[in-house]
Amino acid sequence: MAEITLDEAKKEAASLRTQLNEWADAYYSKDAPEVEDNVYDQSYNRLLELEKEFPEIVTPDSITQRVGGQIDNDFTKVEHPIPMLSMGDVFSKEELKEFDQRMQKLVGHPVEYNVELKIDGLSLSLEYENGKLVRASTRGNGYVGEDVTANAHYIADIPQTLPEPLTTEVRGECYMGKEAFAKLNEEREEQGLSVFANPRNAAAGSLRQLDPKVTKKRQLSTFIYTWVNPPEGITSQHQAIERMHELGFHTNETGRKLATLDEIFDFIDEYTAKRNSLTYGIDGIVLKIDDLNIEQELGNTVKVPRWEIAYKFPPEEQETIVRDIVWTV
Ligand SMILES: NC(=O)c1cc2c(=O)c3cc(F)ccc3oc2nc1N
Repeated sequence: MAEITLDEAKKEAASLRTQLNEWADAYYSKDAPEVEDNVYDQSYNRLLELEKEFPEIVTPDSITQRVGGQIDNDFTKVEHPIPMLSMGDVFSKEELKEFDQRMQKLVGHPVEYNVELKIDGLSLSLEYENGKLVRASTRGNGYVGEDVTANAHYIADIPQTLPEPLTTEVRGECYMGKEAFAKLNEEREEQGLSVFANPRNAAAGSLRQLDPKVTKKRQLSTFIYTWVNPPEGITSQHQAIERMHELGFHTNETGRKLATLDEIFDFIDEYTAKRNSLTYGIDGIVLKIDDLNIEQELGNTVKVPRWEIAYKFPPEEQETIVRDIVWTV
């Protein structure tokens, strides 16, 4: 940590706490997250760092002192022994090139990636015992999430039992399709209720419901993309997704194993063009080193896996318009 005085640490911690409380309140109480998970995580980890360096600045009401590190809400807490991390983001093909060069340097040879659409939803963990769904939980702060098992029983594409008696955990994105989102907001408007700003907030508000009957009325879906403890013989991300599909999980079939940046850039251009015609929201493309053994070797930083990166599309409306205006001028 760069040398700072106790006084500076106190000031920075106080402003971090205010900001984190506001973000957590928006996320937990209003289902209207104001920032991406990893922006929240960066501030949260910075506060942890300051409090570790200067224990005397810890206050009892600091968000780091709360169970699960977040605003306490009514859900049962679920520990994630394997943390549900967020992903590092890049915003240009140039940065993707740098990521690829970094990977090649780390691994010592060119690597193949599994390239996937980045679904704009919220992370969901599904745990099975002997092939039965025993727990579903949200990401929370990555280390402690919320138990939403009762609600997961009402998400149609989640297999309640597997064709094999597996004891396993998979993770994916819970999302609401664009059509279901439009219908829900229409109904809410007719009932004089507030409408959701976007499908992601609608999915969060529908999954993180204390009353499962509310979730039942909402059309939630999932795309499963991670096998936390894949069985022997599954050594590639692409293969893991195919096998999870065979087991009945809803996976996104657009994923492709690509070896060169040119192919990856073509994939990005293809789905930038197709984005509006998809029946669900995406906010980018995810590149993952396909070889799961290399993923294991590279591991994670405190916040994000080293072996994957999310390329984010520019925000749909304002960014494009601004860009056009600039170019027109
Ligand atoms: N939104 C997504 O469509 C999507 C998200 C993630 C993650 O958040 C994610 C987080 C991890 F720590 C590890 C792998 C991941 O893979 C992922 N893959 C995806 N396709």
